[in-house]
Amino acid sequence: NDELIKMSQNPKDWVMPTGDYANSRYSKLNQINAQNVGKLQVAWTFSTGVLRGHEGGPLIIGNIMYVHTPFPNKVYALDLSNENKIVWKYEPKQDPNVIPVMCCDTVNRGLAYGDGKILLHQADTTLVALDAKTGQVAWTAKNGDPTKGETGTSAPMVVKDKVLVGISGGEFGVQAHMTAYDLKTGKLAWRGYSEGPDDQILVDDKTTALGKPIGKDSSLKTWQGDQWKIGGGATWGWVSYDPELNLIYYGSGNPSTWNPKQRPGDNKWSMTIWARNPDTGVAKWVYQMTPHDEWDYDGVNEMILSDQSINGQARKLLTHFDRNGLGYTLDRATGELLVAEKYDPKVNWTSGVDMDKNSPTYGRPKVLDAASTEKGGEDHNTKGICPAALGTKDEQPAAYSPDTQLFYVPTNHVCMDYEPFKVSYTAGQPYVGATLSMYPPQGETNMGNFIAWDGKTGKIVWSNKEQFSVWSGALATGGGVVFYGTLEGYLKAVDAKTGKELYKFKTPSGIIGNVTTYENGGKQYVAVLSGVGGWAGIGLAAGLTDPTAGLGAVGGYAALSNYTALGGTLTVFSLPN
Ligand SMILES: O=C(O)c1cc(C(=O)O)c2c(n1)C(=O)C(=O)c1cc(C(=O)O)[nH]c1-2
Repeated sequence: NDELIKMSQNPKDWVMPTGDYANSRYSKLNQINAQNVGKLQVAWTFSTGVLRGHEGGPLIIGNIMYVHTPFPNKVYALDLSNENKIVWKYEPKQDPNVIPVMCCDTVNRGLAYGDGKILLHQADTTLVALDAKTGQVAWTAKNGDPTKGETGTSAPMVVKDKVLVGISGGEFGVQAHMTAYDLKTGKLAWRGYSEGPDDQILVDDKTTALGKPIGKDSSLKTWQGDQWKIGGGATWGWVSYDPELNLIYYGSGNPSTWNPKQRPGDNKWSMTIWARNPDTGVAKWVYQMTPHDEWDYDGVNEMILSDQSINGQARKLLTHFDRNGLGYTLDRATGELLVAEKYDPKVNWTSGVDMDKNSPTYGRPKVLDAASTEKGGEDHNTKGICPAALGTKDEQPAAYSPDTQLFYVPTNHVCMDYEPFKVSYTAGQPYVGATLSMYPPQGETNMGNFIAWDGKTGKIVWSNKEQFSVWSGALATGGGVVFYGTLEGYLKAVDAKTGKELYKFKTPSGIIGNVTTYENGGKQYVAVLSGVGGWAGIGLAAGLTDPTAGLGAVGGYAALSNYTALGGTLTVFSLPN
């Protein structure tokens, strides 16, 4: 979308949840820098009026800021040039029965802008286009069916004349898909499923995996019978786009159920990086990171596009920090695998990926027997697996700075016990099939790290310990500062080169939102939503206390209640006058 390419080059605005099409979450703004960030002050705040987990962040277009909330998915347009007054407000009417079919809190990861419209993906999967000036509904489209466990949490992405939107429901046995709607009318343009026959997953004889054609029925061959129809592979993460290559990139999530014994095979194309043509949906290449998942390592985390040199050769790269604990760097034009390394040294389910191009298992991770959750007998509890199901990183997006050529990654430092059990499928009922408990790695107390990563070599450059997982999206800036939030509620600024902490401020609630920056009236601002929740904060958000509830997160993050409580607030920072 030419309008969006142009708008995203203006650092005063923040026009898409990911900052730009490359998902870099980098801003050129440098008024706030490593020398003066310590003087940051709260400029203004805004209460969203909603409790539970606030993910994503506001859009800023000119003088208007658009703020979204978790269910019931309110949208506010605030006038930054007039005391942040509410210009319009939108609140959809949604059946609250959608709440129990949302796996990991009632979160929403943000709005999209395109063609004078604000796009909202509601919890009940309705995609709504609102007139950006008035908040009037321009069109709506129904993306899924909550009575089957299909829900909406992901942010839409506008690419060319289409709106792309994924779907959640991996814990309910949905057949998930990425769907494109016409931006002008809301009419369905294409739908590419994560698993199923070739005409449903939108592949052709030119689609490759690791440089080789995937061939006919590549997905069907890896499922028993028609299990693919309830195979999951949800698409609730982020989408990126390379306008030159005309490809969109996103990941698919876990195969359903979590009990691996019940679904023999590689379960393609769950846990896969997809590169699709945005006009037709047809896949150019795929790469499955975790074949036959045994741990719920959804592959949906953001794909960050960067241009860097490797061995003196300029390359178009895609970098992805997977739940499975491996940081991948691929050639984004071809899908060639360049780097796959652990971004937490504690990762112990695999000894690494087979990088030998001539090997029959090229590109596959080697699974260590002690971490396999299906090797033991019926109801065997596999203990001490790192990372836990919520991964070395979950949905919280990393940032990339072209100045330092480093990635700044919010991570989880958590291990688990995983006990699969037999489960039968009933539409709209949980189809999980495993009991989990979570805890920090043995001998350690910190459940998170905030790290800087070199994607060319696959190495950690620096690492800061955090008491809890860092469940907030990072922001890198031209001022040499990197921002992120913590589950206790701190907004932190660190030096991009060294990781040294330069500033922290405790906001009203735990932060699972993504940090944003913009300029208005000649002044740079930093904005973040607080409001604890998400999977890590589900105990607080949903009032759960049984340690195994919330798929094991309630026990793992029980100590959070000593630090923070619920409440959605936007906090905006700036330097003093
Ligand atoms: O498979 C799915 O459909 C699905 C959906 C979601 C979601 O939509 O929030 C999450 C997950 N899985 C998941 O595995 C997960 O770790 C997770 C964390 C969060 C969150 O917002 O904190 N959502 C989700």
